[in-house]
Amino acid sequence: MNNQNQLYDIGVIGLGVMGKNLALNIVDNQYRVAAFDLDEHKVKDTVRQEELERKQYLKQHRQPRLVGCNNLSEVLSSLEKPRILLLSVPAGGPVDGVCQALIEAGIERDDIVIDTGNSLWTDTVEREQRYSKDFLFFSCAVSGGEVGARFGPSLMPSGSLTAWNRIEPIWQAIAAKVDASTGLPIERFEPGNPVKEGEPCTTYIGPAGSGHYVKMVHNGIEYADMQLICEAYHLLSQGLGLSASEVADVFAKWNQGSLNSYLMEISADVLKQADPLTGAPLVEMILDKAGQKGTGLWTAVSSLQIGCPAPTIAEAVYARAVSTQKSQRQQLSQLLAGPADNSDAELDKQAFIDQLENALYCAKVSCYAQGFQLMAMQAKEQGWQLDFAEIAKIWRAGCIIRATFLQSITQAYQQDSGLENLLMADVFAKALSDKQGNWRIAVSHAVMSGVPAPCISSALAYYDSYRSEVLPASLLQGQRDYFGAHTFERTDKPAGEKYHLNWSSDRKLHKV
Ligand SMILES: NC(=O)C1=CN([C@@H]2O[C@H](COP(=O)(O)OP(=O)(O)OC[C@H]3O[C@@H](n4cnc5c(N)ncnc54)[C@H](OP(=O)(O)O)[C@@H]3O)[C@@H](O)[C@H]2O)C=CC1
Ligand SMILES: O=C(CO)[C@H](O)[C@H](O)COP(=O)(O)O
Repeated sequence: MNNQNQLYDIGVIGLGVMGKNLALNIVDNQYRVAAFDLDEHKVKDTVRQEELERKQYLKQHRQPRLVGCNNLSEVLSSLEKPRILLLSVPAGGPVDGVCQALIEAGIERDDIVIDTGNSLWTDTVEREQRYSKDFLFFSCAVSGGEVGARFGPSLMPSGSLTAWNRIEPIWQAIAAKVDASTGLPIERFEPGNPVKEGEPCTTYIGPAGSGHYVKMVHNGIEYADMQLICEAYHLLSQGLGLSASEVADVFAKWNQGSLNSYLMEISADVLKQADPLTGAPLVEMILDKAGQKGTGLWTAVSSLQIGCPAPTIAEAVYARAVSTQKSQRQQLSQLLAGPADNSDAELDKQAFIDQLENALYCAKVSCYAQGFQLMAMQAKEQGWQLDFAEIAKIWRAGCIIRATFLQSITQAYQQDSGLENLLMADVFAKALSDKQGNWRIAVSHAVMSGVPAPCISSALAYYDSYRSEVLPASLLQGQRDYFGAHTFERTDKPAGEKYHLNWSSDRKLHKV
């Protein structure tokens, strides 16, 4: 397939949902691609798509901008040296499989291999070491799904600065763009006519692994944000009796205000969709068992490992888990009682919809606060200098959690780069203080009507925990000292001084 006379700028390996679209995005930005996938149909499909778009949209451009390759040796011999290779294969074994195969195919030490999949960040750290004698292993987590990859994703690169300096112009060209004055995405979904103006949604994140960590937390927030919207849907449909289409209208209206986000927009669209087979709302025909590929789970595990609370993200992972237990839920729905009467005849529906809008906003701020705090704690542990204003900036467009209020997060970190918790930023402290009453009403309503709302309520518990100067951990420390002599500190003595009470004998206090 390759025309050996031409050398190409970048190799793309893995032409699935993301790889094919990243390749098409790269060629639209004047870089030439050598493409390969284990599945030759995907190679042919990508070549065909490039040809089709070139002929349809770029009438003056006659030369192919992309070549399909039959194997990795062909990819390597098609590329300008030192080479740049972008991997878009499933995380885990396939990444090492391709790296090993590239070594066997003759990759050279100053060639760069960029892993753009959702790899576990610790794997990325190990890979940079493992392949350091063979090539420059670099990572760049990508968010934006199919359309983002095609017309502008959010890109989170990390690793060798030498590699970054070489790929930066390509990354800036293919990334999503934001209008710097408004913080809003500049979007155009036209093959051959990429957005060139605006601020690119990519920034060098830090040393190896940090970009994948940041993307992992992005996905953790994504899980929580999605689940919050699902809980609002549940409260409005099951709790209030609104139809899917009526909930879609509520979401579309919310999307005009402070809840404006890509996830809110697509949720309204999903709820409006009729099932092509039955005509019923499609959402009522989709089986209520959620899938997951692991990044939300990794975020929750990381938060537990470093002791940084991210309960709303963890609850979102549990919510997907409980959704998969369909047969148990079916049995228990017949066995366990709920509230006697949840008909809500007395409820002022519009007032509740407004209260829920406030609750959703507050819960969303709480879950972003959890995600940013988690990144800050991990950065401290790893010695990474993460720039949170820049991270919020590159999430304003291109990625799945893009939302208007990321501009406020950007500004909060620009005003105070050392902000310990987003809840401390004036703009969010004031908004949450003003709206928390409605948040409580929404949670109470969920509890009293028996509609599960684990994320909306855990986000409130997070808010209440952080605004509590005193927590009952004093009793907990007493319990631990009682059964295990684990000692405790006192409120009236210097920090670090440990005490133990002889609970089982004379009950005398000892300084340990
Ligand atoms: N889909 C999304 O919205 C997003 C996905 N990601 C991440 O990006 C990565 C790619 O995802 P996605 O495009 O959805 O996945 P797909 O499964 O659609 O594509 C992966 C492609 O890689 C090919 N492949 C596997 N092993 C090799 C190999 N050794 N050599 C060459 N090609 C190979 C697969 O071929 P075959 O099918 O024949 O095995 C497949 O065509 C994943 O890590 C994913 O988590 C990141 C952000 C968003
Ligand atoms: O990274 C992504 C978006 O940012 C992918 O879409 C990812 O697959 C979503 O995770 P999951 O499949 O677990 O819902």
